[in-house]
Amino acid sequence: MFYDTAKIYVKAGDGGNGCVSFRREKYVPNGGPDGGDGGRGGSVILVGDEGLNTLLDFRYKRHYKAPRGEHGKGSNRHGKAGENLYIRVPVGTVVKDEATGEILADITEHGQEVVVARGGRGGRGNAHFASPTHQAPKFAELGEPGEERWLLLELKLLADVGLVGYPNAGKSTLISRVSAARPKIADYPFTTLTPNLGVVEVGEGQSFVMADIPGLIEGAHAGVGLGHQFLRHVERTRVLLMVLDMSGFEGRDPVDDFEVLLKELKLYNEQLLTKPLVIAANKMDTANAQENLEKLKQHIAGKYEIYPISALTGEGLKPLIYRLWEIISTLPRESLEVKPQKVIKEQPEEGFVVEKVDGIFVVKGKKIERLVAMTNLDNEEAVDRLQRTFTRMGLEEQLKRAGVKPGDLVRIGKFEFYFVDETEGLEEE
Ligand SMILES: Nc1nc2c(ncn2[C@@H]2O[C@H](COP(=O)(O)OP(=O)(O)OP(=O)(O)O)[C@@H](O)[C@H]2O)c(=O)[nH]1
Ligand SMILES: [Mg+2]
Repeated sequence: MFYDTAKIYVKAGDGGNGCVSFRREKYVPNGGPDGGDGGRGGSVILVGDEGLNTLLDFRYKRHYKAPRGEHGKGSNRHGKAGENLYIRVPVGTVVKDEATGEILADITEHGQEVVVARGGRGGRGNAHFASPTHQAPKFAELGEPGEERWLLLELKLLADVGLVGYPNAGKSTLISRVSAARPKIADYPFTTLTPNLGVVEVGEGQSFVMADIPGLIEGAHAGVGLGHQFLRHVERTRVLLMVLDMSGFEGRDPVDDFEVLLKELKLYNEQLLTKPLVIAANKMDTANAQENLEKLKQHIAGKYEIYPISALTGEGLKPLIYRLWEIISTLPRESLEVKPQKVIKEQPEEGFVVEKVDGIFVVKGKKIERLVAMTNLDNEEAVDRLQRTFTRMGLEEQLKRAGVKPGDLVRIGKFEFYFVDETEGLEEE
């Protein structure tokens, strides 16, 4: 299994504020309230995309913010909603809340959508708060703040066959020949910087996954040329296919290459050598290839299977692929299992809890916190209404049960107040 990870910050748009406004008409002195509602903020949504296979893009862009909703306006005009922000992630991405480590979602399908930060609700305009006894409310709700969080994205990629070889040996050319993968191919070393996966069709619905891994060089086990990261990928594959360049260009010698690669694998993790290893003698279309192949065969002396191929012309690829498939089919399958899907957990809306933290009574609950966040605390009428809603929700009783005394500090979201016991006050009079 391959792991690719990224940490990103997502922030949904805040809801627009509700508007305080009164109708103005000629000859009508006191028009009724007509403040419109604010629009909902945009949400941040992850979308599975099978066309992607790394999380590399997230190394460069880490902050994702959806736009806020527009504020409400007079004449009952509502603010426009903020647009949702869609972020495409590879299929196979596990999404965790960075703060809690909790799995929020497992994206297993193309087109699957997961809301990772919900846009804030728009605040209601003052038109909503008119009643027979209160005909001219001079307050409106604020927009609810959009959710925000840090996410940990983890991509698990499964590969049956891992290609190991020197840079420029023709690994990417090979995978592009036998699968639909289209990695960059070029006549210079270190063309490939992240693994590419390709599905190799063997026949009748049978296939296996091949991983093109960046080239390894001497010292890779100690981290030379990003070696560690690449070898970590090799650890997760079930079969190794060593690609050797038989052309002998630039003074390369396939026998030396073979020895160095074997040594690097061994120095990094001896266990790697317990995996089945097959050799692809590549570039057999070049002038000195045949001669080099003979030398290599003598050196290997039957210890490993050698398949002469040309990734460029396609020569010899069929028997190699068939043989790899044969080996894979004999290996146990459990290493290919993906853990079961988990679904995003919704916090309960209703209800709240009271916790005593450092002498302060902290009230926690989605609904009650939202209520406070959407109240304009500078507005007396709005605060009055908030207090009535608290009473309806049974906040006072619950605070008392938690042991609150008059004068104690109570906190709900960003709102703090000193507790006053109204009923007791009355008795004393
Ligand atoms: N003549 C010949 N050239 C080949 C063959 N296979 C690959 N090449 C060439 O070798 C060069 C390197 O090929 P790549 O596939 O990019 O090599 P790579 O192993 O992926 O290289 P890195 O990504 O740098 O590790 C390119 O110019 C290819 O066209 C082959 O079978 N014959
Ligand atoms: Mg390459």
